[in-house]
Amino acid sequence: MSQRPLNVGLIGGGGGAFIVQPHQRAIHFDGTRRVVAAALHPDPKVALEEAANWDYPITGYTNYDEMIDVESKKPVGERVDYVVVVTPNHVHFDPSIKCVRAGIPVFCEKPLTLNLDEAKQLVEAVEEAKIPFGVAHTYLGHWTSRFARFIVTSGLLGDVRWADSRYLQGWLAGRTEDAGVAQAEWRVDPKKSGISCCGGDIGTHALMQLRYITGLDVTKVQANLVTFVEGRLLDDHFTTYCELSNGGKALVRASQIAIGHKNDLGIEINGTKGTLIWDQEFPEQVKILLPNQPDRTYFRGAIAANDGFLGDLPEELMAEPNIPAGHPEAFHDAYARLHRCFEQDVRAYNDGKPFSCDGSKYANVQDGLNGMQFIQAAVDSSANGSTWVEL
Ligand SMILES: NC(=O)C1=CN([C@@H]2O[C@H](COP(=O)(O)OP(=O)(O)OC[C@H]3O[C@@H](n4cnc5c(N)ncnc54)[C@H](OP(=O)(O)O)[C@@H]3O)[C@@H](O)[C@H]2O)C=CC1
Ligand SMILES: O=C1CO[C@H](CO)[C@@H](O)[C@@H]1O
Repeated sequence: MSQRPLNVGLIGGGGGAFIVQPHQRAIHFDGTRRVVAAALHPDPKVALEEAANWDYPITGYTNYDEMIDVESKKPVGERVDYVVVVTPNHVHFDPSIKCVRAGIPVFCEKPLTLNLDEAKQLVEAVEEAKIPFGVAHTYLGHWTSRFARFIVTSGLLGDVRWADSRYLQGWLAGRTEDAGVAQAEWRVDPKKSGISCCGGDIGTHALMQLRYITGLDVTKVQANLVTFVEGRLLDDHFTTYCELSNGGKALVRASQIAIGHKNDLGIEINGTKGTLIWDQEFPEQVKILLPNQPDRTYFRGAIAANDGFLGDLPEELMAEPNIPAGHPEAFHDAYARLHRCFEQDVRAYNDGKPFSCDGSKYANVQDGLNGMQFIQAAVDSSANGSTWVEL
């Protein structure tokens, strides 16, 4: 028998906001989730107006406190089953911890919080409430990220010696923040963005991609953060040299002044037996380079087990792609996969059953904390002449 669709609430997203749109499309992707309520804007009047003019009917709230208060008093089935936090970084912690304490699961944008202290408090609250909490590291949702993780963590490349994980953009190469671009204005403001602009905004994705695909942690960093554009208070170029938990080494780097680069998130991993290459802008492919063999390019949907490199493939992984190879999956599919997996945990939570929320399908609150520890360590290292700093 089909189940009722889950009810989702939005926090943030009015007035031409960016990432709310991919989220709300991904929420509706499978028909098993729908947006029903929202606190869309810091101005209560605008919040209600925006909700009234939303593309489909939703209940508007003047602010997220009201939404959490009213929704948490409703019975399961009528209340929001989870909320998505799509506000700037300084408005992640407060609504998230209030939802968690009110028993409402949260899917929060990255970086987890404005600072490390908030992140620690949030982890404690989530552990105490025993509630699903996801962090929107979008790119883990690509099927090819899962496939790459299987390849590396099952040892097909041998031991990881070196990884180069990058996220390069060019959109902050000039003073975009003076051109009326709201998304740039808050990202360069330490009160709204945190202690790092480039590192927090996109370096955290490069870190998460590295940790997810290799299953390894960064244990210490030497960092060099640069502000190229005059007048900025935060970095727009972010480079870290890292030690990994298996003794391997890595570069985790990001730039927002790399003119011409759009969303150039990618990773190369060199193991003792071979190399893996994954690029977000070509998200249907994984390249494998082996010694004395032709280079292999694997395409999602056209992958066969036991081909001379791959052995048996996990059933769960192979069952996942649902459109044939060559009909490309991309950004929205990745977001939808994260929401689909989060939905399973929320349904289990609603039914009082165990849920995993273990970081294997989407980033969880501990991953969010790890991102904040990484940023803090990188900022400290850079401020101290690029000395080693442990996470
Ligand atoms: N995972 C990913 O791929 C991506 C993640 N992000 C993350 O998503 C978050 C949002 O980024 P983005 O969409 O670019 O930002 P935007 O500035 O486009 O949108 C943020 C929205 O939140 C609103 N807002 C601010 N404070 C409140 C409040 N108290 N209550 C309700 N709404 C509020 C803003 O209103 P106002 O403008 O009036 O302040 C704005 O409408 C960031 O944390 C960012 O890092 C962003 C892009 C991609
Ligand atoms: O993935 C992303 C794409 O770019 C945005 C703007 O820099 C980031 O905030 C976001 O996390």
